[in-house]
Amino acid sequence: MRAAVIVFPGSNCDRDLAVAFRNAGLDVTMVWHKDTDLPSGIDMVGIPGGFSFGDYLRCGAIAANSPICQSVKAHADRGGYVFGVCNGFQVLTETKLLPGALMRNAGLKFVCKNTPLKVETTSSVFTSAYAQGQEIMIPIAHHDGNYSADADTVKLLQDEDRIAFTYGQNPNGSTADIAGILSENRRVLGMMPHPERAAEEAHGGTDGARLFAHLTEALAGA
Ligand SMILES: NC(=O)CC[C@H](N)C(=O)O
Repeated sequence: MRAAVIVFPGSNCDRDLAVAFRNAGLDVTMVWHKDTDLPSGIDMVGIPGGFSFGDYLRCGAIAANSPICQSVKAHADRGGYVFGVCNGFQVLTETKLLPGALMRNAGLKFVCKNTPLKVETTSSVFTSAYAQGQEIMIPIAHHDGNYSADADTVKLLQDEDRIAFTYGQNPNGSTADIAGILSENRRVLGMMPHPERAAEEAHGGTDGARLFAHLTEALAGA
């Protein structure tokens, strides 16, 4: 199984995401944002956290217009898997691969801490290794993590079981405590918390590891 991790100027979690993918058995290629094509045979695209283009304009807005994002969209349109973490989630909303927007945190401050999450659905390759309703601890680190969407969109996400994770203690004002959502075909996941930063004992927690643990098996069966 092959993964590409996209690197933008200002990405700072690209190596962490690559390590988490590699530890899960994926063969990872780093791809610079100016490339126009993904390497052939890619099953999973990872869009990492960080401060792409210095968060100018809106977080993720400039990255979403990078040449590689056309190929990422084509990959998703073909039914390929995409995983966006934090700034990656912001890029996914800016490319419209996921609905809604990530606005400034309600408290107007950067929030960096371990935070409890609830697994809302196990029906995706990313969440199938968790138990329904399981509480996990995953770090957050963002100033624009306030997930916002209109009432119809939130109802659609709820009705289609597309809310992947919610916050136990909402740290940023997100609508309906939403921390991560899935695309309609359940193959694109965007989430503000960083599971790749809670994937090894040395990280101080391993609750994020399960998100990666079964990817190879799941992708093989996909
Ligand atoms: N850790 C991150 O990816 C941060 C994303 C973005 N720069 C923000 O602060 O909201």
